[in-house]
Amino acid sequence: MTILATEGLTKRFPRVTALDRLTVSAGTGVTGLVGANGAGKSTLIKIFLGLLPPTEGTATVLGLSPATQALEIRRAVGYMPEHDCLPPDMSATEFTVHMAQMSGLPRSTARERAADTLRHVGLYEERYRPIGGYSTGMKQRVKLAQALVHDPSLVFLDEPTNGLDPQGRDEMLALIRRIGTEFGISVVVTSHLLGELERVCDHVIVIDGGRLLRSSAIGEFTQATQSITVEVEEGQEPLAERLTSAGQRVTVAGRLLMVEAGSPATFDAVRDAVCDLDLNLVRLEQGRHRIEDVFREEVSNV
Ligand SMILES: Nc1ncnc2c1ncn2[C@@H]1O[C@H](COP(=O)(O)OP(=O)(O)OP(=O)(O)O)[C@@H](O)[C@H]1O
Repeated sequence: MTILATEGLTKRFPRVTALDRLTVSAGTGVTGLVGANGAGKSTLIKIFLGLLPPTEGTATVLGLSPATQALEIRRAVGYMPEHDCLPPDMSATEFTVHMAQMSGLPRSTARERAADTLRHVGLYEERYRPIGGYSTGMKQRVKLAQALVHDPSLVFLDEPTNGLDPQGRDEMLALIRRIGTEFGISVVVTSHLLGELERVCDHVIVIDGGRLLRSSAIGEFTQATQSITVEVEEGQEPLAERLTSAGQRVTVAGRLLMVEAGSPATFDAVRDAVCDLDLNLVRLEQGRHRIEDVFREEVSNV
């Protein structure tokens, strides 16, 4: 099922073309929207939400047109904006209840939904305190809760890991994955940090300068390469020599050896050589492309 689609979508501001003839689509699940700062990610989300009109082209969300059905879209879609937009004097509970009522829920339902949603995003007793005293991580959770409180079919999360420390980032990414799987809500999540999306997305769309660089399932980004990565505590050079003389093609990269994997027998050859030389094997695995590598290659080809 197609969740969102664009056709020749262009957005020109007076000084810059933020989106340039973008044609792309995404289905259910978690979709990563990746690009450097200024690539056009927030502009694209705002067009999907009906907050900005496109200059040319069309966009649809859940089969609805932002130009004519913005109200229906807001009922079915949640939005976590990038920048801080929270009232410092209100508590998380008051704010989330208010947002639930704004989306049309009666007060008693809004209170129940707000309590459940705040618990899901990991805010407990602190939800009664004013937001002004919250950490960045807690504020990000409140922003996420208000995007989910009306039980949307799709949420747009704009840079949800911004400003978080590594632990906060991991927790937010785990939460995003749960939204996509346990809650069954489709997610579009933006990030300029390519590596982090690898862990949570089913599909990745890469844009650069408002243009589409690539759109594919995560497996295609991280598909197995034809090489085996071997890490040994020490003895890389003798191991490389042994493997080369046994007919393997080997490259040494610091502590790692990259061995071209012609057949499954390559694994046996590495195991035998490590045993013969009595080395400590730390890692032996099929190499995988990382999103960063694919992105770097494609940007340099533009
Ligand atoms: N309202 C606006 N008026 C003028 N230019 C704008 C406006 N909004 C965005 N832009 C410009 O459009 C380009 C794309 O911005 P956008 O915010 O969509 O990028 P982004 O990928 O979300 O990056 P970031 O994460 O830094 O926000 C940038 O050059 C930005 O300066």
